[in-house]
Amino acid sequence: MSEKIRELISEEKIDARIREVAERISRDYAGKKLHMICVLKGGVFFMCELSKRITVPVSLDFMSVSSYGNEMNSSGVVKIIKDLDEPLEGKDVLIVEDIIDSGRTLGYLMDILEKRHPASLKLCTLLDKPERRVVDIQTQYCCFEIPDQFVVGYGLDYAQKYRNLPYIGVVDFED
Ligand SMILES: O=P(O)(O)OC[C@H]1O[C@H](OP(=O)(O)OP(=O)(O)O)[C@H](O)[C@@H]1O
Ligand SMILES: Nc1nc2[nH]cnc2c(=O)[nH]1
Repeated sequence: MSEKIRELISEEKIDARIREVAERISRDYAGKKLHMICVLKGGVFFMCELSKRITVPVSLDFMSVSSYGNEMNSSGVVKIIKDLDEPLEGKDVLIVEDIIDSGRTLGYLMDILEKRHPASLKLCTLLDKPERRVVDIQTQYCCFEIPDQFVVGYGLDYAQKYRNLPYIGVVDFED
């Protein structure tokens, strides 16, 4: 089976929307420092673009958790591949994700990060697929809601391919 990628959200639209969300975050955190946590690998493109446009002082940390492997459905088993380097106690923390689908990954992550006593813990996602939700997740900042389709690009992969596409595309499978 081979696959074709059909554009869903253009590079220009993503760029414009990230600027808007970064302005909102900068206003909301005015006078504070923001500790941004990128969920690898998918969140890394979004984290770079978003953080460059935030005007309050920012520190960055990275975490890798995996529930998908090379599959297109969440296994429900979330594994920590790489933990954070820094403690979260007393910090205003913003988790940066590429996509919320079932919500299992974020549900697990929010639970363990809350226990590290941040001053605040919020979530920013590039994409949200609300139709797929199994675990209830409160998202404070979302760039785009999308329908229930498997997407790639801007950090998102299919079997580790397509992460470097500058736009978001839907995968169409062909025989
Ligand atoms: O809401 P969920 O159904 O849990 O799905 C969302 C998660 O799936 C993807 O991660 P993946 O495990 O594919 O890792 P990757 O970012 O390294 O590709 C994505 O980056 C989210 O972390
Ligand atoms: N690449 C990719 N990873 C996901 N993880 C959860 N949903 C998706 C999706 O639509 N695409």
